[in-house]
Amino acid sequence: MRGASLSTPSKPDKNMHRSISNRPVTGFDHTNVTKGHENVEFRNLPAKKLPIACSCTESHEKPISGVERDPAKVSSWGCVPLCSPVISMQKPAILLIGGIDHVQKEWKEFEKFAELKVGTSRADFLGAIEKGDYSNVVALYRSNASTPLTGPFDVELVPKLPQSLKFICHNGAGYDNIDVEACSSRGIQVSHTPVAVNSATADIAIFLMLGALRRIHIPYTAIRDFKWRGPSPQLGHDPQNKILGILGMGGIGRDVAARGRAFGMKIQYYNRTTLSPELEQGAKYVDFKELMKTSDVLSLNCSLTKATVGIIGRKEFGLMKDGVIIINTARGKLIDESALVDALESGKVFSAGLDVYEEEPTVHPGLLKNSNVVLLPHVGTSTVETQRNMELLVLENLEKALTLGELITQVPEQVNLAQGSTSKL
Ligand SMILES: NC(=O)c1ccc[n+]([C@@H]2O[C@H](COP(=O)([O-])OP(=O)(O)OC[C@H]3O[C@@H](n4cnc5c(N)ncnc54)[C@H](O)[C@@H]3O)[C@@H](O)[C@H]2O)c1
Repeated sequence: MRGASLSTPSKPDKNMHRSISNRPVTGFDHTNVTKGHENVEFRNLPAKKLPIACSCTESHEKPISGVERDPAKVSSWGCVPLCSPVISMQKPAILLIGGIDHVQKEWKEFEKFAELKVGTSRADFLGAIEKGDYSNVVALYRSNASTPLTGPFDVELVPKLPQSLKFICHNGAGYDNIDVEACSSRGIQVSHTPVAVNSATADIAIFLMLGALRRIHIPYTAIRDFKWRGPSPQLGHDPQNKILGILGMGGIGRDVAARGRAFGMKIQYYNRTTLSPELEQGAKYVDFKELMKTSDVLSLNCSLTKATVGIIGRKEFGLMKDGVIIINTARGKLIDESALVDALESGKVFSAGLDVYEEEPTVHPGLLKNSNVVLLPHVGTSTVETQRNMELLVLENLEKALTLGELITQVPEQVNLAQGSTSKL
């Protein structure tokens, strides 16, 4: 169903590239019997497009004998009669919160096997849940852009989500507005949209880096004010031979590294774990302190978690080289913004390039008035191609959730939980 292919999905699945309507859904013609269903008699069903979303967290490998499977009525599906009698007689629904801009046609295809519902503000949303309007919702499409509607999916909201809900398919690589721990304890699986965002966000990081190296804000705005280069134009710096330090060498971090290399930069990084030489591509792993002390340009590319909130504060600025350049395309809350403003004012930080802020859409006045800062209003993924790819990836996750009871790009915390491991990239 994908129009333009992504580079490397974290869990590649060739089937997901076919249209929903063209996809040969095989129903329950699998082979293994899953835990809890050992005593159930199974039989193979003819290949038909049938929803198999189920309210339990098992992956269902075989059909259940005797369960009515009329796709027109969809009066029962999967092992729902066994696992959740409450919702067994309802057609499953997908709830959309916020808009879909680029893949409306593909979204409409879901109508063939699920009811499509639309969510609204937090108060209305909670009211609708309480009234039972969403009692057949098994999967939900939300986005960073829809957070202002319902607010974050935090510890207050997650326990109130419909009991039937098993999948949250989130549009956004960052999912700090979803409490994954709360979702996991409710048995809700969460996906996000990594990979699809890499190139566009890395491009913006480089745009900001070049702008910050050149302190481009003054001439960039002066020419439109008919002031040519503006007052006292200052010389900038070349990227060549500078040390680019990357904090968080995930998908975007690695794409920033690749671009930095093309500018003749030396790449070093700090990450939760050391990467394989294949992923490092010659980048040097250093510890956090070393990264702070030796980078000429520091690019923030790590996810925002409890461990990374305020990871760059006064102490860290104190460790850095004089004249360091800070680039942040990850999340504003990684930096103590007032410490950054002070470091810029003192000259400790030569310049900064920012796409994200502590309290979006509010921008610290000290950043707004500082002409050594290049500011963008969180536009890292704002390209037609990337937005479309992100929306498609959410639909592909929904499709896999509804047809196989799994996600393609499940958030790493849950993948590790499932694998009984705590290691993370
Ligand atoms: N500006 C934008 O429009 C935009 C667009 C996409 C993503 N983002 C942000 O960029 C972030 C990175 O995206 P990604 O797709 O590369 O994610 P990713 O999951 O591929 O990479 C995140 C990296 O951060 C590392 N990390 C996490 N905690 C760490 C810690 N305590 N110390 C060191 N490293 C740590 C992880 O190990 C991982 O390698 C996202 O979380 C998102 O918030 C912003």
